[in-house]
Amino acid sequence: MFQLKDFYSYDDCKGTADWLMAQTAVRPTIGIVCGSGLGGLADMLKDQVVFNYKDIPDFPESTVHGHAGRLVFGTLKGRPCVCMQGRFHQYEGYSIQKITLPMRIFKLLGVQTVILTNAAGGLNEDFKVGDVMIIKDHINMPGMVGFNPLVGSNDNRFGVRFPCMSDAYDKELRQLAMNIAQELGYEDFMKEGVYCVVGGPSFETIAESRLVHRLGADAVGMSTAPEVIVARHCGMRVFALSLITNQSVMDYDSEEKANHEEVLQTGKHRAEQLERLVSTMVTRIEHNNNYA
Ligand SMILES: O=P(O)(O)O[C@H]1O[C@H](CO)[C@@H](O)[C@H]1O
Ligand SMILES: Nc1nc2[nH]cnc2c(=O)[nH]1
Repeated sequence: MFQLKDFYSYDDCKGTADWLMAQTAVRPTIGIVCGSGLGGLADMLKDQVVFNYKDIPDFPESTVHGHAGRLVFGTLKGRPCVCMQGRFHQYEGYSIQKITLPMRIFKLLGVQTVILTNAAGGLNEDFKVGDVMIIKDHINMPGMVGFNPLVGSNDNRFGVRFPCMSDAYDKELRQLAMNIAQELGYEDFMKEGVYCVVGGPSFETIAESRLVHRLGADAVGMSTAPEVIVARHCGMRVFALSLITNQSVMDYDSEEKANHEEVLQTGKHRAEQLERLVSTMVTRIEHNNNYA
């Protein structure tokens, strides 16, 4: 199942992007990544052209329940988009370069803004299951010990050797999301905070949850940060949000046990609101044309 090739050159990425562009007339400027159980976002696209990951050159396959494994091109309220209905994680056995490959393909397709969603455990005591956290920053635990997707030779056609990450999560897009959430009456469950990525696939021990909380994280998951790093490296704007699907266990008396079924279930409950939030954002990005 695991592919041997772990590094993808500019020409490899271009080959895949050209292959896709030869089969669809859609030229997306917005790319969307759907987290666990949040693939319904892709169903909102009109005039779809769909590729199964297994048919796309160099693409890994989705192996996680709740990640359909389809790349969907289409329009969202008239705006050309491409949507990953399912993402890749390192714990699936793929290299960090492989799980982030789609970001470079997005770039070569013409994407300017990436919107990522994920499911995450809530660490902040003020967060409830079903809250939506706009990500303002991340802690990349694997990255801090060398598992950064940009490790390896740098191709300047993608970006600089040492990209800045203090502005990774676009301020204007975060404000736009907050404004839209207010208009839609979502204030009660909209939050903002710091996302911490860990390797997984085991959920956190109590001590680990306490640790990452003390380090400054409000939510914890197993994705997103590597994709964000690669997207920012190649100059795309990034907006990301976490659906708090479960409360991280931080108390030795708690009877709660994190599990993937609960994660998917919470996704179902909030799906409609998340879809409305993201689709309205897509429309406003178009109206403002506020690209970097
Ligand atoms: O981050 P996404 O892909 O939403 O998935 C999250 O949910 C899964 C665990 O239930 C893990 O893969 C975690 O990262
Ligand atoms: N690491 C991690 N990932 C998640 N994804 C959804 N919930 C969680 C969680 O509690 N921990």
